[in-house]
Amino acid sequence: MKPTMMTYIQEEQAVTESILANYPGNVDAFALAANNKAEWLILATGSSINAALSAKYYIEKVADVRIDIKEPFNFMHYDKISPHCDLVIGISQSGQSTSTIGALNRNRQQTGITTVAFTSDVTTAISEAADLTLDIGCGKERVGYVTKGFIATVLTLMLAGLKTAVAKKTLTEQAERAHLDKFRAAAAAIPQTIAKTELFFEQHKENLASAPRFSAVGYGPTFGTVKEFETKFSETVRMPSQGIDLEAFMHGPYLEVNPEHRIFFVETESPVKDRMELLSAYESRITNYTYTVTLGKAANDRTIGLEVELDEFMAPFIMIIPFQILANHIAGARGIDLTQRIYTDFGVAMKSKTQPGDYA
Ligand SMILES: O=P(O)(O)OC[C@H]1O[C@](O)(CO)[C@@H](O)[C@@H]1O
Repeated sequence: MKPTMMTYIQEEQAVTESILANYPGNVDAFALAANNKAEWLILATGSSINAALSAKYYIEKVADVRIDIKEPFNFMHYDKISPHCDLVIGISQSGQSTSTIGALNRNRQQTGITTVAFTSDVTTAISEAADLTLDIGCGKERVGYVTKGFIATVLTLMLAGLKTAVAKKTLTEQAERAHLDKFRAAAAAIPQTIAKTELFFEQHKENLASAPRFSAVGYGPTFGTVKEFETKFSETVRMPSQGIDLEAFMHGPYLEVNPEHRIFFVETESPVKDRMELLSAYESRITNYTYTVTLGKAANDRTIGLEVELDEFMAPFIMIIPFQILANHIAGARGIDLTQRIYTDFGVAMKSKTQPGDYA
């Protein structure tokens, strides 16, 4: 049987538990390379840039660094390199995205800044463009609509930040243990997250399958989550889908909301949570199809309540899972057979990958 998105979503608990079991060995070399570096630049595209956005605020907070995240194609052709940048990270799950490899090469040609690659296959072309390569620990993923690779990238980045923090002494070993316990508890909660999302989908199947337009609103660390919602829904559901920052929603996009719009609000405990609640209440007057994904308890049947104790900085580790499942299920309910790949020559035609993907 061909693996599907659900095959890999079902593997997410085992994959993340194995990444946690391999800590700190899997990120030791990174912490050594990053120890005295304060201004990091991350280059990645698609799900990999969304993973970087998801891990950014956690790493900045624990390791006391500043992280810029850029699309590698623009970096290759347009960006000025910051004179303050002292560490460049390229992330490519496949290791084959030409823009990410090209951006690392530009950096190597024009600066002496240390480069680190994060990939699921350390034998691919990206390794040649980096001084150090880290394995994100998810193994092969033979479905292009990546799921376990995304969550593995987020977790490995966060753990790289955690180990760096301990090495730099911006975090105590006691705090490190507490963070690891939180990650372990969240990994253990993956089966219940899947079950809750399945129940939610059954309750809202018709309304989700008939949607003409989806938005997901997040803030701070979950901006990466809603951007990955956008990538995953575009790839699979193939209807207009936008992941947007809470405040950005209020400056133009609110005007497109109509009674048919489906809007997901991604809620974490945060000083800006009230602002999200206010927006959710406002939009619920315009469309009946407002939904919430929260780390807390579900207050109604339009909410997926994960009931996982993570702070808002760690939250992106797990909050993408409902959207991964919904992407698969809504696509199926719309009659899209995701095992039938489309535009299979695209990566080669556009030279966006070094070679055709090894898909099932
Ligand atoms: O992380 P990678 O392998 O560089 O891929 C980036 C993006 O490119 C795609 O493979 C599409 O070409 C996406 O599925 C993926 O998110």
